[in-house]
Amino acid sequence: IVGGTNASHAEWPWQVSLHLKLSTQSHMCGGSIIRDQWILTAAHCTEDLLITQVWRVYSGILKLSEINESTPFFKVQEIIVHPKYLASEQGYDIVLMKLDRPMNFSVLQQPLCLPTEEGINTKYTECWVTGWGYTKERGQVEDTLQKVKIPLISNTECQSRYQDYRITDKMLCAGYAEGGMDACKGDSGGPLSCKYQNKWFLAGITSWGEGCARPGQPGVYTNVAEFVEWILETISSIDK
Ligand SMILES: COC(=O)Nc1ccc2c(c1)CCCCCCC[C@H](NC(=O)/C=C/c1cc(Cl)ccc1-n1cnnn1)c1nc-2c(Cl)[nH]1
Repeated sequence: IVGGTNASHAEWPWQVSLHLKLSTQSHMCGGSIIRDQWILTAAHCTEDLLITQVWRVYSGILKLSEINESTPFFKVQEIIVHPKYLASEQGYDIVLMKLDRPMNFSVLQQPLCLPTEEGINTKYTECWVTGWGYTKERGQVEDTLQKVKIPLISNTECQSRYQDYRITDKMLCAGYAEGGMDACKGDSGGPLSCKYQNKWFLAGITSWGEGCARPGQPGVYTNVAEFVEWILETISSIDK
């Protein structure tokens, strides 16, 4: 996260850190708790790494340094990539991960709401992006979870900033014209959380952008509202 500040404990209890455990282990991507056994993240995070055994999901964490060999984590039982996903810039950058056991919710770990209705994106007045990603383009992961408030922008405005890409209605953009605040490397897969009527909704999944926090280069997020039907159908078909 560029231009953000330290989050505090239990401020973003749906944020998880996805670690890859091969010979060594490290933070790979963010993710969001949406049910007691389901995490939503970006498809580009699991690309080429669809073997469930290498993933470790850490919830209820504020600092990555809290994680050591004795820190509890969830294993992944299933990884379901959206069938139309090809690459982040082409959209459908969404993956469902089923945990090997249900999570006990607490103040430190609990789900946020999926968007409810058509066009809810236009009703959000307060959106935040969070993650342990770089705080500048050539940086490194942050130990303490970072947060930054970023306004949504229209897809028309976003398309005008990305003439070499097709910004579809399944994408959501957020950023400041003057730049300075944005997601960055290591934040992808994490939530763009928006508050509406005092409840938090998962409006977006951090996906891609041209550089980090550059003027006129907003962040591009998976528009979760466009995937709620797929999410619910997938969960119910696997959990039946
Ligand atoms: C110590 O551990 C680490 O350093 N871990 C560790 C640390 C970092 C990374 C990994 C591991 C690799 C994850 C591979 C899959 C993921 C590959 C793509 C991913 N992208 C992003 O997270 C955000 C993109 C992004 C999103 C928005 Cl909305 C706006 C601008 C963006 N950026 C544009 N340019 N940079 N950011 C990424 N993530 C990393 C890189 Cl390197 N790139």
